[in-house]
Amino acid sequence: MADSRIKTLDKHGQEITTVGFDRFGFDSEVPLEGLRALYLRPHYVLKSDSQKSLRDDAEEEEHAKFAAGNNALYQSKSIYHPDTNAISYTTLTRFPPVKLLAPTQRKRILVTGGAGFVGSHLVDRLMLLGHDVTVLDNFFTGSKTTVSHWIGHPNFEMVRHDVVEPFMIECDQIYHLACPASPPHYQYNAVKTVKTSFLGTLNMLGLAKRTKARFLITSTSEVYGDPEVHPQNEDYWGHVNPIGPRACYDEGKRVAETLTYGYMRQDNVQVRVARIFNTYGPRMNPFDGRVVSNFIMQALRGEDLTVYGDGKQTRSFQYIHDLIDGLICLMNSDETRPVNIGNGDEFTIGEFAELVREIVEKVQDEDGVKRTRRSEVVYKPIPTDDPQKRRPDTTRAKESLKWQPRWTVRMGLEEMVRYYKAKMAEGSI
Ligand SMILES: O=C(O)[C@H]1O[C@H](OP(=O)(O)OP(=O)(O)OC[C@H]2O[C@@H](n3ccc(=O)[nH]c3=O)[C@H](O)[C@@H]2O)[C@H](O)[C@@H](O)[C@@H]1O
Repeated sequence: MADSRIKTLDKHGQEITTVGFDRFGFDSEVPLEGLRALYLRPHYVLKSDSQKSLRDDAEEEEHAKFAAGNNALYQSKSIYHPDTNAISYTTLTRFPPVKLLAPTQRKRILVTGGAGFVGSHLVDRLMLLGHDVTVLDNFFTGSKTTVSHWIGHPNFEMVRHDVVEPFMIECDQIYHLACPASPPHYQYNAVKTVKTSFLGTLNMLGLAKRTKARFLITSTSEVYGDPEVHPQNEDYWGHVNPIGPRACYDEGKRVAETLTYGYMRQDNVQVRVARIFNTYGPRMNPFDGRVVSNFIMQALRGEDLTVYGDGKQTRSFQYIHDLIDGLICLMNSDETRPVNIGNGDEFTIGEFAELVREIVEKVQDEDGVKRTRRSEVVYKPIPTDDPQKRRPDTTRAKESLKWQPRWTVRMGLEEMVRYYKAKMAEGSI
């Protein structure tokens, strides 16, 4: 069951109770509570003293009570044993309810990178909507645990596969997300990142051509480089250093876009191109080095918040559910031009550090957590070619998709802080 204390308001003060919407003949609406239950579920921790005194059958009884919790939409039966720092899993007894779609409405959907941060949220949504979902992932930066709650479900399949090798499957839609996305990760093996962007996209476009599946690629705001136009609209060609440390990712995504439009013009592949701006939310790897995960983890641990450079560079942060709404909408729309998907609320990184600290402290106060010390903001060297400003112009998404972000940064951050806190309590961070 999701945490009933959480009430999510949009920027007009209206409560958000659902995500998604019925648009372009594709209904993507699901209740927020059911979705949230997949990532903010209560974690069952056996206390060390109760662990000693419980016999096996008593332990089972405790699990049964837990699993039958009031209004439980979904319960995993993972038990954390603090004494031995071990976690035991048993077979899931009940999957979250998914929509029953008529065969004509039900799509076979391939999600590459489906075990990653964005991919797993897309998979949750598509599964709840009743589609057949196949996840392709090499688990380089993704993790099986992000979608493990669907393993065994008849509508779900997970394949360990690297998109740089060809892959054959029959499908109706392909969401091509596979690629490391955090700067430390994509720079860790720059050649592999370029290969993933180029060969991976080539292979998936080849698959789309053969199956006549519609193909959506998640490109990035990084195609605009360190922009000279602000905010960035889709007609801006960008300002990218082709030989810098970020080039493997931004040039990789640029050539992936080139390939995508090549297949559209030459082979009539139906393509969609999303340029995603900085996105955050639950399941973002806490150690992936991006600013939101770094600041939240630092504040939760009472460590200092590391601002790179003078902190005057800007970013605009979008919550994961808004992104997923935008991706699904784009896939099912007729828009073939690139579309920026992002939130226009822009912050300097310095301001953002203060905001994250404030929100972490608010959640800690609500939960009665005593802080040992207050995190300070400290300054570190700025990475090479770090873009100085970034904000999406989302006019095209508004006009063409009727899509606009709904989540405020405050609401999104609160939820993400609760997620990390739960993972820390569980012992998995
Ligand atoms: O989302 C996007 O549009 C693209 O850009 C981001 O790259 P970046 O904006 O550099 O993301 P972060 O690594 O989160 O950094 C944001 C800013 O915070 C700064 N930062 C980062 C980490 C930190 O601990 N402290 C800090 O000040 C960085 O120097 C940078 O100026 C993402 O990493 C890419 O996946 C994505 O494609």
